[in-house]
Amino acid sequence: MAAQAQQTSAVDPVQDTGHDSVRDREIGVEQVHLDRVYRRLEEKIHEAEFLMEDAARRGQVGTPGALAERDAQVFRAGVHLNRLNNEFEDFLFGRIDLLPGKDGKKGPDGAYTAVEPAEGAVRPDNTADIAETLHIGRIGVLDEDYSPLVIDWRAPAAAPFYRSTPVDPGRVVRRRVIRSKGRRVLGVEDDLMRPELKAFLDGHELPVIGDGALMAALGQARSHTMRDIVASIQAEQDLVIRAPAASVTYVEGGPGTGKTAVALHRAAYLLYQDRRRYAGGILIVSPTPLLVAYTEGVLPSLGEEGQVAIRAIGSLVDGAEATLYDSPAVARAKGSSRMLKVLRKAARGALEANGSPDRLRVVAFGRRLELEAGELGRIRQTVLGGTAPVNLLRPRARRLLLDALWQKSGAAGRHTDPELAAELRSSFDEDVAGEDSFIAFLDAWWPELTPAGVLAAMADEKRLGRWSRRVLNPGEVRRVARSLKRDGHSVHDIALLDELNAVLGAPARPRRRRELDPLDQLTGLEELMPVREESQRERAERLAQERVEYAHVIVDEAQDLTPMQWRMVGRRGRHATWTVVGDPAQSSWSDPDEAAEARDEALGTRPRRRFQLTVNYRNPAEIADLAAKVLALAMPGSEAPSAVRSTGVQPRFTVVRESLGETVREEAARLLDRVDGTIGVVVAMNRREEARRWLAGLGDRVVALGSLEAKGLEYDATVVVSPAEIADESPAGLRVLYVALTRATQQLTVVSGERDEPDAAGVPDLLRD
Ligand SMILES: Nc1ncnc2c1ncn2[C@@H]1O[C@H](COP(=O)(O)OP(=O)(O)OP(=O)(O)O)[C@@H](O)[C@H]1O
Repeated sequence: MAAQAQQTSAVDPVQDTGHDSVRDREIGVEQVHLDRVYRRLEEKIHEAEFLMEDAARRGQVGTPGALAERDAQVFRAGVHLNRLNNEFEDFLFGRIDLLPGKDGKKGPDGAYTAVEPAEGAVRPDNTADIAETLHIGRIGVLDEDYSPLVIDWRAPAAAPFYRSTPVDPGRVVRRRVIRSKGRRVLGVEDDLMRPELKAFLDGHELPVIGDGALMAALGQARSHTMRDIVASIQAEQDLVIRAPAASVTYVEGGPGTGKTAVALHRAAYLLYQDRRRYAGGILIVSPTPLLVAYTEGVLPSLGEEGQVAIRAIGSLVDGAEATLYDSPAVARAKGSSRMLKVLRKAARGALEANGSPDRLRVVAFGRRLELEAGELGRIRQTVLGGTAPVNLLRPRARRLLLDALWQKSGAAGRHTDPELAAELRSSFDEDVAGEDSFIAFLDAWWPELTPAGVLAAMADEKRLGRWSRRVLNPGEVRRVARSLKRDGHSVHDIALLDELNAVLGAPARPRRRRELDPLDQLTGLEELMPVREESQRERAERLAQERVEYAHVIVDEAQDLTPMQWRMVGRRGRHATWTVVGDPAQSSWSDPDEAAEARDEALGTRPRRRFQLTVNYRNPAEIADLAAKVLALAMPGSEAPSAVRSTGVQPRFTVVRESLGETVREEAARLLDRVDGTIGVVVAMNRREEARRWLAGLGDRVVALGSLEAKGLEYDATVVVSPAEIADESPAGLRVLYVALTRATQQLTVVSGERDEPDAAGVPDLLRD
């Protein structure tokens, strides 16, 4: 740490008269430190390169293990520099200035929470000396004497950077967020944790720059991808990110409280904590492909790629992809756990769906043997007697058929000697089972069923009616059957396919061999994997495919999982620890109680640690206040999170002028002039196509979205089209409207449609007090 303190004083941080020159000087101070970090990294690389060349010159010097270690060192240094140069625009982003700790020690204290300052650290006249300065970055870098030049944000020593607050500052006096691009420091923003204190660093008063980093981060324009929040994680979020992974971490919080951001940072944190356990074994389940695309870049920006599988709930089953939407009524039937009974019947019934042969004829030992329909029926019933997966019962069916034929053959009593009898039986089995007619019969009578095949068989209304007797009503049967006739799958079909996969039992697949990699045999080298020939994305996909179960499962927007989806996700984390984040007030599922039951079954009896996030970082107060009116209707009595900032811009209300399309287009165009980033136009699901046409030609800053697609996303400005239409779409409509109204970071326009009842100011009935 001494090295760092010296470095900091290389530029004299004396207060200057002009505000900008103090800022420039402080930027200079951080620049000196960043230069030093880069110099250190380059040194490491040269050192490693030299070692490698040296090793090559001298041939087989040292043990193969030592050589491999050396190569790995070169590799590691290369990865760091490569990341620093190419990926991390703001690699070094934080700094804390600390009072001496209680035990009088310097250096990182390893505490998760800020420890208290030593007695006497604050003098009676409220002055104090800074004892040490720590820099925080996306990865850790050590100096030649092993003192940290940069501490990895996930290390315990970095926790006070996030945990310290003016209410509970611990040793932290000043928290600084450093903004840099490549090797250049561009700016600094300070938060004072002990504003009442006059603190000195190397004899000079500690300067304070800016009005805080959080506000600066929140005010930035949004793009089509999410940014990490590593420089401004707040204390209540940090508690979740670093929660021990022993059981189920259960997080609730309203819109914009950072649930998705926290979930992603937690994945990076868990990997850092225990890479061996979690590498490749973390699954993040996201509600839509749009949200996957939106969030995909966050983990690479935190230095993690290829280690975590982020998948939409409609892409969890290999070889199937959800491309269709179901109407709310169909979704309700398909998502309900009632479907379990239907699928179990369907899986058995499908054996006969395409017509089943009613007679088996073979020739054995020179005799014609035959089994009639009645006998076959009895054998089928016996085989299906248990609950075993249907495909796995095929060998048993084959065996019972052979038994019945053997009885008919009359050969059973031919030998009294058990050895000879067994020999005869086995030659009988061989003869019969190898006969073409027997093989063809078995394939037709006990076909190997696929989940997609069974689902397709359910598209027949009559058949589905039989399989769902007393479970689905006739209207549901008709609608579900019709929906299954379409080409492709809906998001709800994917969970049915997964369930069928379990009910049918997958025929054993040969395991794919993983190529042997010498680096795998070294310890602690997993983090080197990303730069090998296999691209990071390919690796993630391969891991996801090879893996059926994960070590940790993170469920985002958990309130939306249907009971059948919980079963599907549950199967992927039977032995996992979990992080579940959600907001019941945003649930688009019609029966939250049924879903909660399925969730509890998936999570089992594991203990839960509950967390609540309470601050809305997305919406300004003007928008949050409006959304709270819908929350009061959707979930009376529940509390909205408090907005952290306000813009002074009230939501705008308009009614249709020429036509709905024209009006929406004009409003979107108006917002294009008012915000720098993206604009989301949210419509009822059945208007999606139409809305895309309305907005054609406005450019790629404007996006049209169905209400359900807006989940989890955010835009600088949004146009919410016809609140009443969105609310009437489904039994969960009001909660979906609440989602739609909480997507904007700056401005919101509401356009009333035919179903709304706007007052003189254009405010529709649903949004009035
Ligand atoms: N500590 C923070 N510093 C900076 N930005 C933050 C912080 N926490 C959250 N944000 C930002 O607030 C916005 C909302 O975060 P996020 O999408 O994770 O919220 P959410 O709780 O998942 O919302 P929703 O339930 O509406 O989907 C994002 O832009 C995120 O980057």
